[in-house]
Order: sequence, then structure tokens, then C-alpha cells
Amino acid sequence: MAGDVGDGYARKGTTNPSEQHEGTIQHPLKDSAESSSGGQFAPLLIALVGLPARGKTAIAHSLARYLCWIGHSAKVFSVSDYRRKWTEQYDNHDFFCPNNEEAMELRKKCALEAMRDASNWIMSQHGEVAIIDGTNSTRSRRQCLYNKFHEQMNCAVLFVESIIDDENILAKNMEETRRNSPDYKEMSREKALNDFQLRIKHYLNLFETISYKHEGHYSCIKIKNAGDDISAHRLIGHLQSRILYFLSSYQPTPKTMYFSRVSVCFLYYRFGSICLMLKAKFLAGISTSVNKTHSSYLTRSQYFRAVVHVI
Ligand SMILES: Nc1ncnc2c1ncn2[C@@H]1O[C@H](COP(=O)(O)OP(=O)(O)O)[C@@H](O)[C@H]1O
Ligand SMILES: O=P(O)(O)OC[C@H]1O[C@@](CO)(OP(=O)(O)O)[C@@H](O)[C@@H]1O
Repeated sequence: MAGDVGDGYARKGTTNPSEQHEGTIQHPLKDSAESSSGGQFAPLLIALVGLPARGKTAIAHSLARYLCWIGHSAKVFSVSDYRRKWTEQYDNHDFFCPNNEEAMELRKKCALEAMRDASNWIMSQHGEVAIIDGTNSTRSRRQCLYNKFHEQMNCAVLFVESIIDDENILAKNMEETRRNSPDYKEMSREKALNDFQLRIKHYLNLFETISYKHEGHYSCIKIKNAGDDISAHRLIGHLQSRILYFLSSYQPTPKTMYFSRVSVCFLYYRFGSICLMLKAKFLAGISTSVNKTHSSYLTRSQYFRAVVHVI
């Protein structure tokens, strides 16, 4: 159906992405036999799947960093960014209630926009791996993604679902989302956690995990409880295997990075190598000292004490 974003929705607006791409679209790489069948050299669309607080955004960005690192152009299209573009400051969980028709329309519009931008990026900028970061929580939404990117554009499509049923991991993730999400920056901790719980409850009414019975033709990776378990289904080609390899060893632990500014004085010009040696020693000293004494975040004064200790 033209403009159908899944969930039985046909968009009425004028910038309907599927209107821009009537029929089959040819990617610049399509001439190769591999790409024409959505094979291993075709552009790849990765769609994250999962309830809120399942690590989708973190996975999407880590994957994009990894793919760029190994030489592929990769870009994340985050549905929540589109939502924030169209809405005022987030009010409360009612926005995610399936009975909230106005919000449902807007959410579908955002999903369509993310798809449109991802496909434009693939087509006009020769993007190789577009990653759609959204809940993609129903079978029909996934069908819509598949129709657009595989059937119409001949891209390979890979779904990556993150599942968490471990209460401790979930509680930790919810706390982190509460702390970092722009949605909750104006809310007290208690109110935000409560709201987030209700938001997840709304999703639970409609959410459908990827079912191999009904969706067995998709390429799919499922990650359970932050990597305790990982399974793959119908992966195609080298790139998807590398993605599986990356995700199998991916550990979502928070990392802290310390930056230190070291100035090189005029003596550098006269005693260059000695200065460089001192600089290296200084940096190594800071990191050893910091690692020895602090396993997590440092306060400003702890940091300066560590620096003074090294000097
Ligand atoms: N593979 C993973 N499984 C579970 N949790 C993860 C994973 N990767 C990251 N996380 C953690 O999940 C929390 C929420 O992450 P986020 O990416 O914002 O979730 P979502 O996009 O699903 O709402 C973060 O604390 C993040 O460190
Ligand atoms: O297609 P929908 O379900 O609206 O998904 C996008 C939504 O996912 C949410 C759900 O909480 O974030 P996220 O990707 O971080 O999990 C919302 O921020 C965002 O608007």
C-alpha cells in the first residue's frame, strides 16, 4: 500500500516517501549481480527492534562506529530525534498510549521520515549501511520496512532485536535512560521512573517480538539480556557475519574517558625529544594513577589530585 508505514496506516501528507520512490528503485551498485538480489554487496538496512530501555540506541551507535571503523559508510536514523523535532518538551507517557490517535499519527509520520531519509541517504549519497533506531515493535511495521528497503530498493535488510527479561538489567537501563534522556530532564527522578514504566506498559500492549514462524524470511539477530545469549537467523554475506561477530562480543559497560591538555613549551624546539618523552610519561602517569585509585567516575577535585600526584 502506498505510504503504508505498517500498523494499517497510510500517510496522507504530500511528502509521502513511497510516492518519491514509485516502483523499484535502482541503487548505484545494483548492476552487480550480488546487489540486485539484496545480496552481500547490496546496501544494508539495519532496523533495531525492542521495547524502550533495551539498549537499541546504544547498539545502533556502537554498530555505526564499528562499521565506519572497518571501512563502510554507516549512519543512524533515530526515530526519537524526529519525534523531538515535531513535539514540544515531552509531557508524559500518554503520548505513547495506543489510544492516543493524534500521537499515533505523529509517531507514524516520524517513522516514515526516518525511512525516507535513510533511503535518500542510500540512494543519493551511496550510503552503505543505514541504521533505523526505533522500536519497530509490530510485525506490520517491520513488514513495511522490508517492503520499502528490500522489495522496492533491493537493499539487504537485517533486524536486530534486543530482548531483556532480567529485572536487574532492566532497572539499571531504566535508571540510565531516566538520567540521560532529554524527555526526562525536567522531571524529578521518581516521577520520571514512574512515567517511563508506564510508557513501557503502553508498548507491551502492542509489542510483537520477531517470530520465526511468521517472519522466518527475515535476516535477524536477537540479543538477550545484554549479550548473555545471542542468536542469528538467515544471515547473508560477509558483512552480516561481521556484524554478528561484533555484537557477540559487545559489552554495554559505561566507559569514562579522561582528557588532559599538555602544553609543549618553547623548550620543545631546543630539547624536542626530551619534551615528548616527558609528555608521554605525564599522560601515562595520569592514566595509571587514575586507574589505580578510581574504578568509576572522578570528581573534578579527584582528577586534579591525581594530576598533582603525578607531577
Ligand atoms: N545490548 C544491550 N542490551 C541491554 N542493554 C544495553 C545494551 N546496550 C546498551 N545497553 C544499556 O541500555 C541502556 C538504555 O539504552 P538505550 O540505548 O537508550 O535504550 P533504548 O534505545 O532501547 O531505549 C543504557 O544504559 C545502555 O548502556
Ligand atoms: O516508532 P515508535 O514506537 O514511536 O518509536 C520511536 C520511539 O522510541 C522511543 C521509545 O521510548 O525511544 P527509544 O528508541 O529510545 O526506545 C521514543 O523515544 C521514540 O519516540
